[in-house]
Amino acid sequence: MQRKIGVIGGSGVYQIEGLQDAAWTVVETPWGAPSDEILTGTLGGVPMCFLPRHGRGHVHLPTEVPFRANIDALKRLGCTDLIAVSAVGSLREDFAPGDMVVLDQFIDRTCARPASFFGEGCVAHVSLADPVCAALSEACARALQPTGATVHRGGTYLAIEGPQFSTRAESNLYRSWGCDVIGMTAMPEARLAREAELCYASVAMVTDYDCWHEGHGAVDVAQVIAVLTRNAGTAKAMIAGLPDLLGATRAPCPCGCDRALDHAVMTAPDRRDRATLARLDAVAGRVLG
Ligand SMILES: CSC[C@H]1O[C@H](OP(=O)(O)O)[C@H](O)[C@@H]1O
Ligand SMILES: Nc1ncnc2[nH]cnc12
Repeated sequence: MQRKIGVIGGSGVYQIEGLQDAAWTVVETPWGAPSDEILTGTLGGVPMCFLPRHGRGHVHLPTEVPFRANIDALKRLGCTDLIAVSAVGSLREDFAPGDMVVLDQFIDRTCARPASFFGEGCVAHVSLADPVCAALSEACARALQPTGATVHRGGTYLAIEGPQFSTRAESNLYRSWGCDVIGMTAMPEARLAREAELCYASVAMVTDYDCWHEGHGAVDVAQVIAVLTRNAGTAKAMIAGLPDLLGATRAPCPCGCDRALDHAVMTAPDRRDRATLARLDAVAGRVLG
């Protein structure tokens, strides 16, 4: 099967360079417009799509990011693998600003975002026990090696609604839960990627120590931007390394990401809502027909 890599850029990552035949493309979805046009092209012989999560110029709050439209649009364009890049605060001493974390777990404290493609006459329950694709995450970790950044393989991301940063009491609470980093966007993105049967990896750059660390001031945007600017090349170098590591074709996902809906749909075929089925054409057409 042909591979197409989708990249979702986070804070500080609003475009990628080096795509052949690059073109910003408007994509419509049943869930509305994605965060922005999508940059399509080819990198190292592999088709690639890039979408800036907050839009070019950073115009969407985390709460306002149209997560369903973003995932639908990337799937609709034929993406098979999604790499999401994010800026995060560190909740532990040994994850320092500039470090990269290849995430493997999430705790979701968001509360104001549609978190599923399903509902309204078509019920499905996918597994999120292992919310990222282990094979794609491994490729990201390997693609980061030549950058020289410190790379942590595995980490738990606490997703807050924002847009305000956390209180000190919250920050300490999340530390006591064993969370490693904090951000505002990995959820419901990871949930929706799983429902759409996409391999999803989430790579975070540590930009600050949130507000728990006595030796560091409370996080502010200036601090986040300064770290992102200093390390702007790291995420871009990782993306540039992925085509060689992944290749232009792919076999069925060893983790089963591409078959996540095989046993997930509960609603009897004759009870499924037609309009809902039409909306689900791109993300779940494989199982809904
Ligand atoms: C600019 S600091 C807060 C902002 O940065 C992170 O964005 P992203 O995850 O898209 O890189 C965080 O989640 C907030 O949206
Ligand atoms: N400390 C923090 N909290 C939430 N989101 C962030 N993004 C970057 N740093 C963050």
